[in-house]
Amino acid sequence: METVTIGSAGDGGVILGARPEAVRVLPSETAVVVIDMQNAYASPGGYVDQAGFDISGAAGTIGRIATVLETARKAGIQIVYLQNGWDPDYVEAGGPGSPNWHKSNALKTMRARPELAGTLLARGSWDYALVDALAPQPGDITLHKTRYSAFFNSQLDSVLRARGIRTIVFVGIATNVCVESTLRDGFHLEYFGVMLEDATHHLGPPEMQAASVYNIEKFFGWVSSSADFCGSFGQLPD
Ligand SMILES: C/C(=C/NC(N)=O)C(=O)O
Repeated sequence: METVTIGSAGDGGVILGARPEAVRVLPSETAVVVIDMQNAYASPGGYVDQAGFDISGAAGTIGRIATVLETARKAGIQIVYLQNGWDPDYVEAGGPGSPNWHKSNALKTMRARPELAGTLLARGSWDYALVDALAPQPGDITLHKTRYSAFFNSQLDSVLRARGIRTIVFVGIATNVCVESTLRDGFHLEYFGVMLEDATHHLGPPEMQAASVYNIEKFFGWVSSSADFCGSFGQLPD
């Protein structure tokens, strides 16, 4: 199978099985970006559950992400967590002049159910917090974001660029919203994006996961799995 060599990997680096081609990467030029593994998106009673989406697959996703992060830390790969949301007064969410105000299902749910006002995706709330099983460890970086793409109005690009990162390995929720939005923006910023498909979870019908996988494999990046990631990077000496 063809292999795409990324950044300074040359003949060295680690080969990660992926579609449509394997990729050869240097751990020092690779980051795992964890998208929005907050109670809002992955816990019963969180925002997307309250908004009526099926999150029954999220528990398995959390477990596979935990395994990926353990392998990444041992391999010396930088981990960057994103947390999605806004200040408790929702100024960062934008008012009626912002499409986000009209499209955000969190804001719509709170408008429809005023008893939830101030509870969904507000910094400092349980909903905004990362799930306990994926608590950041020393050396990990945690960043805030206010829109679907983690590159928009955030520090993500400068944090990655300053560390010489060329390849972003994506895990998190939701495949078809924030993961895909961020991977697409990363493509336009010259990052090589690899999504671990079984360490992500979609919102909406299963076809949404398939559509994102197709888009990424065909147009924007590469698709791999948690087993391939752990198999390749778990071989490195501690
Ligand atoms: C729908 C939605 C998705 N977020 C994400 N993390 O993919 C939202 O934030 O409202």
